[in-house]
Amino acid sequence: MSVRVAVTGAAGRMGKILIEAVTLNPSTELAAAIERPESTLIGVDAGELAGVGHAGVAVVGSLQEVVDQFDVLIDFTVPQATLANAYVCAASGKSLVVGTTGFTEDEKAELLSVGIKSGMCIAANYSTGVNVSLKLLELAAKAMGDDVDIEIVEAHHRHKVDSPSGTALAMGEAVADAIGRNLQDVAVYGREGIVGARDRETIGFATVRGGDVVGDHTVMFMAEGERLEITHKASSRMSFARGAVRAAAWLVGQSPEVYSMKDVLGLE
Ligand SMILES: NC(=O)C1=CN([C@@H]2O[C@H](COP(=O)(O)OP(=O)(O)OC[C@H]3O[C@@H](n4cnc5c(N)ncnc54)[C@H](OP(=O)(O)O)[C@@H]3O)[C@@H](O)[C@H]2O)C=CC1
Ligand SMILES: O=C(O)C1=N[C@H](C(=O)O)C[C@H](O)C1
Repeated sequence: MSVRVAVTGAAGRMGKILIEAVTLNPSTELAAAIERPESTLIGVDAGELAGVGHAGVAVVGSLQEVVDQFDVLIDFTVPQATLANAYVCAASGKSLVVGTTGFTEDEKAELLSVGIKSGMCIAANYSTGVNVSLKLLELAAKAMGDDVDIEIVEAHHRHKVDSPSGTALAMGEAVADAIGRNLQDVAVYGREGIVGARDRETIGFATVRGGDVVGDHTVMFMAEGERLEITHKASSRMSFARGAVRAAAWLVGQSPEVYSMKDVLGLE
């Protein structure tokens, strides 16, 4: 039996490609597509909106309206919308795949405490490559951590609103955890002026925004005489969407816990 998936932010960059990915995955079917209530797209066929042909699912303006029609919600929107949708899923026992980034620490804590009664998967990046790279980063950090300066550089399209990217922060956390540092204490978000020589303990972040870059991330481990760089480049949003749909299908039947994409891929 196929897993019934709902997609919020249906008209967004990720929303449209998520609709396509749900229709392409043999284990899932598109059950609902949600946009803001005031959207001019309410009533439009979600498959036609996504450019994949008629799906027989009209875009609606409220998640509550379709709550009986799906098993798992995939949400790639903005933090406030994701939180509101998480409460609806918690109240109705639905599973949730969260792709949204840019949560404050308080919002993150709230998301983890909504009392979801079904599984919830949270990941800043659903591509297989990034999740494999998180494991590689742990290995590199453990082997090189105290002897290297660690810097993270990310580039994204000009429309991205949060910085640094959720993936860059997840990479920073993977590296910091592996070498016993607390990212909040050691992160340096950009440098300007006479900032002094670098402190080895710090983990630096640099952000590039422009054009249509889908998502590039490089973590540099820089020592005297050598430099290791671990880079991931996404060339299509389908890499994220395919992973999120895989997570949605995987969540059904799991116990009501919070999972990551590493759990879905068996990398934990
Ligand atoms: N985890 C991962 O693998 C990935 C995560 N992302 C993250 O996904 C999120 C979305 O990215 P992207 O698709 O590029 O962004 P878009 O701006 O293209 O899409 C966001 C969608 O959310 C809707 N939305 C915004 N605000 C609200 C609100 N208050 N209530 C309801 N709906 C709202 C938008 O509607 P409207 O246009 O009407 O505002 C739009 O449909 C970002 O946080 C991004 O970082 C992106 C790619 C991969
Ligand atoms: O906004 C995006 O586009 C992306 N956001 C995610 C992030 O913040 O890490 C994932 C991906 O890099 C694309």
